[in-house]
Amino acid sequence: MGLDEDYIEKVLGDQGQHMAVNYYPPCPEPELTYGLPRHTDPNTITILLQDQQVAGLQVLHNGKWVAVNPYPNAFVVNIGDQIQALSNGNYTSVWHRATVNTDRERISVASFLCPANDAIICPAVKDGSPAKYKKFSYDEYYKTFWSGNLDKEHCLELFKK
Ligand SMILES: O=C(O)CCC(=O)C(=O)O
Ligand SMILES: [Fe+2]
Repeated sequence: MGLDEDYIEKVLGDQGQHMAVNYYPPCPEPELTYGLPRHTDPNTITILLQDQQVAGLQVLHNGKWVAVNPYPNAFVVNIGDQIQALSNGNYTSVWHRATVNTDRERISVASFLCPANDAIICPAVKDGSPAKYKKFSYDEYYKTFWSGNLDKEHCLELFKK
């Protein structure tokens, strides 16, 4: 992104790390529901440990849902909304969802790296190109994110200039 090495660290402030352990029980009619409906992650970066035996994560790529199958000894790293905002849309926060299975349970462990609540996020544009998003605090973003319809609209759309 052409920024100073410590730019992002300074902007994010005193970062937090939240963890979620997702348990998806077997579902008799998996085609009728999702373990997690489609969403983007509101934070900066998510490090995801997938169940090594059971697949379920899918990402939206070029308009199609693509399975991200478990890979031995590897984490999945997702770019979240704050990196999309900071990079002025150059890095995109991917739509993703989790499916369920008829006869197998699945577990995933997500570690969400988050800016400080009072961090002020705005696009870091160096070359004079126009910023696509407004300036906002992470606290404001997070509240907006959870007050909306997670699976309908990309929350960053609400912060467009
Ligand atoms: O279970 C998964 O593979 C995805 C979990 C996820 O997207 C999340 O916790 O935000
Ligand atoms: Fe997620």
